[in-house]
Amino acid sequence: MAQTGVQARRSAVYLLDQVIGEGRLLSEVIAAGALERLQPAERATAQRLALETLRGLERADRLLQKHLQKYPPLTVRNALRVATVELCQGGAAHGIVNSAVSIVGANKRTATMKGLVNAVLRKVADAGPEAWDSLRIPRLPKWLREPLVSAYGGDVMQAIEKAHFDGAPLDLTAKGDKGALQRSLGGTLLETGSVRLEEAGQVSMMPGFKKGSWWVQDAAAALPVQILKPQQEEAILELCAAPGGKTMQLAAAGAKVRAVDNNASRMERVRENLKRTKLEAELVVGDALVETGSWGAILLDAPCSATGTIRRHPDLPHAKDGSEFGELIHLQATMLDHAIDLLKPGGRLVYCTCSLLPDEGECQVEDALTRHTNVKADVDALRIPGVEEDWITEEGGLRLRPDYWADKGGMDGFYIACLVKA
Ligand SMILES: C[S@@+](CC[C@H](N)C(=O)[O-])C[C@H]1O[C@@H](n2cnc3c(N)ncnc32)[C@H](O)[C@@H]1O
Repeated sequence: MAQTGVQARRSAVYLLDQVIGEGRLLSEVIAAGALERLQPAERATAQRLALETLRGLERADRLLQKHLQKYPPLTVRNALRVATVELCQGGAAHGIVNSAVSIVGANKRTATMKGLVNAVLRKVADAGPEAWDSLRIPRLPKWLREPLVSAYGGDVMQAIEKAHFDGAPLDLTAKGDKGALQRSLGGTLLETGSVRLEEAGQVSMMPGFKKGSWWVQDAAAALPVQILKPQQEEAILELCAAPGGKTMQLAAAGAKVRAVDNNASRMERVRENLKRTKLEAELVVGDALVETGSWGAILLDAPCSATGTIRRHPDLPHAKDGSEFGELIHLQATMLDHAIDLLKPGGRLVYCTCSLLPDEGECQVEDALTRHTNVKADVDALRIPGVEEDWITEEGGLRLRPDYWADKGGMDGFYIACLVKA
């Protein structure tokens, strides 16, 4: 048991080293096999510890800096951070401190710091748990915080950071009857149709998963397809489809979907998801920008900064620095232009991004409406159950933020607009 704790904690430290030191996303590090040698329970613990440490990193550093005269190497710092977060969440000091000492001691380059780690963590164990709640809610790094403060103001920024710190519940989309899904799993049936679970175990072990009766999808991410309103047998072009949450929604509504994504391994996940849920779609591994044809309905879920998903992916602000965003913004505009060109007269296009940055949402649509005078924003399409009127933006899109539904567990940040060709 004690050994299990050390292995999971060592892996959590490795994950943090990769995110903070190498700028890699947790999903990439895990997909590359970082946790392969662990048992399922250890794997889950390692991931949970890494996520919780990333959420509470600023608080952990504030507590630790009182006891450190200079910064130790990153691995030692990360071992201290993981242990500090665990201690402040009420973990038993003995096992946590011993694990951190053992992790640092096992590496030749850091073994001399065992004594320091032990001494610092004993002090954190004494005073840290009481001080934890009085520390401020961790802030986003400056490169991301500044544009968001100018978009939403300081108070909203703090509410968003609170939502990031609180993490996210598990939202499910039902393949069929959502009321029946809520009755079988418990939780809450949200007004927008998702089933929300506060406490969930291993997803693949939950009733109905293997049968394909539902899939995991944040409540905000489920709205673009509802706004597109797919019809039975309707031909729909879905651009940027992987891993397939929206493909499944479209197919479950009876639409004939052509789902395009240029990432073959992510597209494999769409294939697996469709197989599990016994749904069908035409899958195309290819560039959205070379798609041709003339469509009455298109969904474009463009690649973006993913800054709307920080509640579930707290690694993002630590792994990224915003330097890739300019290129993404340019790609989004090119994709939006191409999707508009593929629309039939009278056709509708839903454009969305899981981003909090207006440059990837409001500004993209405002600029596209200026470039394409034959296209209008359809504001009425956004008015679906559960959507509040003041979420609708000036240019005619929908801005969703993590601080919305604060009393119900929040939602991902998203931007959605429905454009109709004259
Ligand atoms: C936001 S994700 C899509 C999420 C997906 N719609 C869902 O609901 O599960 C963006 C996707 O765009 C894909 N992508 C990026 N550039 C592309 C391109 N030029 N052509 C097609 N797909 C692209 C990425 O591989 C990624 O899977």
